[in-house]
Amino acid sequence: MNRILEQALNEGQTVNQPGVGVPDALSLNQINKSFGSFNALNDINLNVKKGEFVCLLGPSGCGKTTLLRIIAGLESANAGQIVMLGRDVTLQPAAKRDYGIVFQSYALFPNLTVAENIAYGLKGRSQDKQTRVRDLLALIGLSGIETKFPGQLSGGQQQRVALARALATSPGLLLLDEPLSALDARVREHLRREIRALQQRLGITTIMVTHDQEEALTMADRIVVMNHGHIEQIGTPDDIYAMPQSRFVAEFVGRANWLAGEVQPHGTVRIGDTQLWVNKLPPLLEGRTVTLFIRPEAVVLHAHWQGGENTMLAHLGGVESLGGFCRVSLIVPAMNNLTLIADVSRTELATLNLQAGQRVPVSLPPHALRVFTDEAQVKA
Ligand SMILES: Nc1ncnc2c1ncn2[C@@H]1O[C@H](COP(=O)(O)OP(=O)(O)OP(=O)(O)O)[C@@H](O)[C@H]1O
Repeated sequence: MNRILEQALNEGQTVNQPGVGVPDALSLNQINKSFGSFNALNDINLNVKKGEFVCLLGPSGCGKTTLLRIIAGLESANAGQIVMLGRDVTLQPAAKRDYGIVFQSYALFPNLTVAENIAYGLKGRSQDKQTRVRDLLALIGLSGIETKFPGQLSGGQQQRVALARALATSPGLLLLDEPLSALDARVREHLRREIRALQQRLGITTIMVTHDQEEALTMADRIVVMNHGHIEQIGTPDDIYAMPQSRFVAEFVGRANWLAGEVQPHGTVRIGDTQLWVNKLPPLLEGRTVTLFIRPEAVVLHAHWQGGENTMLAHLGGVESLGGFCRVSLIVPAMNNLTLIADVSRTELATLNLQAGQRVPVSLPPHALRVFTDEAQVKA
């Protein structure tokens, strides 16, 4: 077994499972940050368990990098407290905080070899450093490149070396600031899996900034969705995708159909001439205008009319091929001619044998419809 993995296991680090019964790896309490009169971060509260992989996800300018830099001590907060493994580090300089960091641009020293880059922050005997560098290179699958210079490596290799350098001192926390965004799509996908597997094997608590929802959904144990300097929602990838708590989250993560309608006395929502049944519709909404939300893959297309709950006829508008699946647009006359999008597999599409303009029975299953009023999702 690789020495670094062995060490992680011997130190009792949690492998594969975020820690239970140990102090949080990181607690952020009421963090606020402004630049002049601009509030970049408002009342940020977050607890990260030991061994967890947390992604800070949000659009450009939402404050995720500022938050990461505050955790790292590269930026100071105007108010709030930062606790790492039970130790208050709010006033500690960066060097006194126990973390390794990888930035978007490789940030390796171009005039130093790979070995010198990785060993940069290491102290001790030169032989021990050499052993450590060899172990780290084995860990990232790049054995034997000690004497190369960064300029001789591909972008993906440089990022792996940057990762090895960040892990060299066995820090308690790994901070990743958009580490994959400068790489091309295939390398990015490959490295996503590699970083996640490595993080799980070492059990190292990791916080990664990204604006890429797919990256967050595939890598994180939990996602923190940020918008305009505040946290919109914290949850597992499944929670964030299936149960977005605000319209912002629902729109930022994944695609959705939004259908405006009016709540009827008997607990349905009317859109045009259609009454839709919705699970968990609170009675106090009666008579109000709401917006229904349904993911494109939850829309069901039928080969033949069978009737049933929330089923109506639509006209096929168009079919867009998106590689592994197809996005179908459907115009629904009984819902004021609104356009629905449905994602279906190629096999399903072939079975349905759809032609342009054809009439297609469509169902919106009640359990897949969520109700929003203005901004927030309605909870029953
Ligand atoms: N040093 C600074 N001085 C003034 N404003 C700043 C400074 N650093 C960041 N900001 C502002 O704070 C806001 C948040 O910036 P931040 O870099 O944290 O966003 P982000 O979510 O990481 O976006 P991106 O993905 O584009 O980097 C932005 O509006 C930015 O212009």
